[in-house]
Amino acid sequence: MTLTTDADPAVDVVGVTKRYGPLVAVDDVSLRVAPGEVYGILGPNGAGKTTLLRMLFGLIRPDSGTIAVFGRSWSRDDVRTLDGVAGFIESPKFYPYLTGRQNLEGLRLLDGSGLPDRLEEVLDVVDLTGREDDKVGGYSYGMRQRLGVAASLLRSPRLLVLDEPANGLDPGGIRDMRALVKRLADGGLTVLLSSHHMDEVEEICDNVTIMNRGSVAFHGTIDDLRAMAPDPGHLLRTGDDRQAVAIGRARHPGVVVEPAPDGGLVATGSERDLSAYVADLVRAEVPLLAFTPTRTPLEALFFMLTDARPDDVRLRGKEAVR
Ligand SMILES: Nc1ncnc2c1ncn2[C@@H]1O[C@H](COP(=O)(O)OP(=O)(O)OP(=O)(O)O)[C@@H](O)[C@H]1O
Repeated sequence: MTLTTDADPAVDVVGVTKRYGPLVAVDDVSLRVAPGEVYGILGPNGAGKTTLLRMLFGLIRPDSGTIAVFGRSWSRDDVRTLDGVAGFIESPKFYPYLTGRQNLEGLRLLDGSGLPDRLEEVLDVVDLTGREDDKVGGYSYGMRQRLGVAASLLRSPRLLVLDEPANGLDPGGIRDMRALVKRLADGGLTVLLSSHHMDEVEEICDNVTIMNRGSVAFHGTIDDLRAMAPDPGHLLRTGDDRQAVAIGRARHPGVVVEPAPDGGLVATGSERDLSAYVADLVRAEVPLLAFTPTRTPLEALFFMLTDARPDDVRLRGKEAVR
């Protein structure tokens, strides 16, 4: 058995590789999650996020490299590696004909009656108080995801691992999930989550690893990412695109104006240069019909660092497991 100390990283992944035949699903990935932080693993579909989390949970073994959780590793400590760890891969699974409370009670029994009864407390944390006696079959997808978090919290974990917790949620559900992760992090819980949405990790994560085709495309803080982000692009609709382009080329070297794939123009430049350009269009009486951000600078960077495309975000209908 390995003794763990407070100085141990919550998660320490060193040079982990996993192959499926010729495909390298995870390619020499290293990352370190400090206790108390919210860490995001970001990447498009197929980047290797779930494979990495599966290895952390011991569901599959790496071909090479090591994963330690609070100083424990699968090779030395086997299932004790998961002491203090809870979470779910893909989506949590429940009995739909039982209530939320009955599902949680069942899981508590399965985990051993030694666990303290935190049922009411965890229901409150995930904002399901008042709905606990409804059948899970009638829950929205977001409520099920939150019940999954509640099930994890029953174990009083030190580390919560969530695989794309906002996947498949509507905007309200995404907001609720983000607020929940923030609350948990504020309470001192270490959270490792995966996502393929930059805006999901941007607000809540301290550090991120961006993965692409199994490899690490970026490691660092959100502030580091912001410093690398390109100027924001804006979709411009005018009554005279030809003149709008001509004005940009002649008088605004800091602004790039290009035809947008779906019609109109995309103008890219610093905020100050773009404002001056738009003011000039107005002065020249070019009819201005729309001026809207195409995507945030961080999203733009994400698309630059990975193979993701803005319309690439497909919702998975994968088999759910707890
Ligand atoms: N059991 C498996 N057998 C063969 N290939 C697999 C297996 N599991 C994953 N892969 C492949 O490994 C790559 C990484 O998949 P993974 O599910 O880890 O990606 P992901 O980043 O989680 O993407 P998604 O958001 O689509 O789940 C993909 O190309 C996937 O097809």
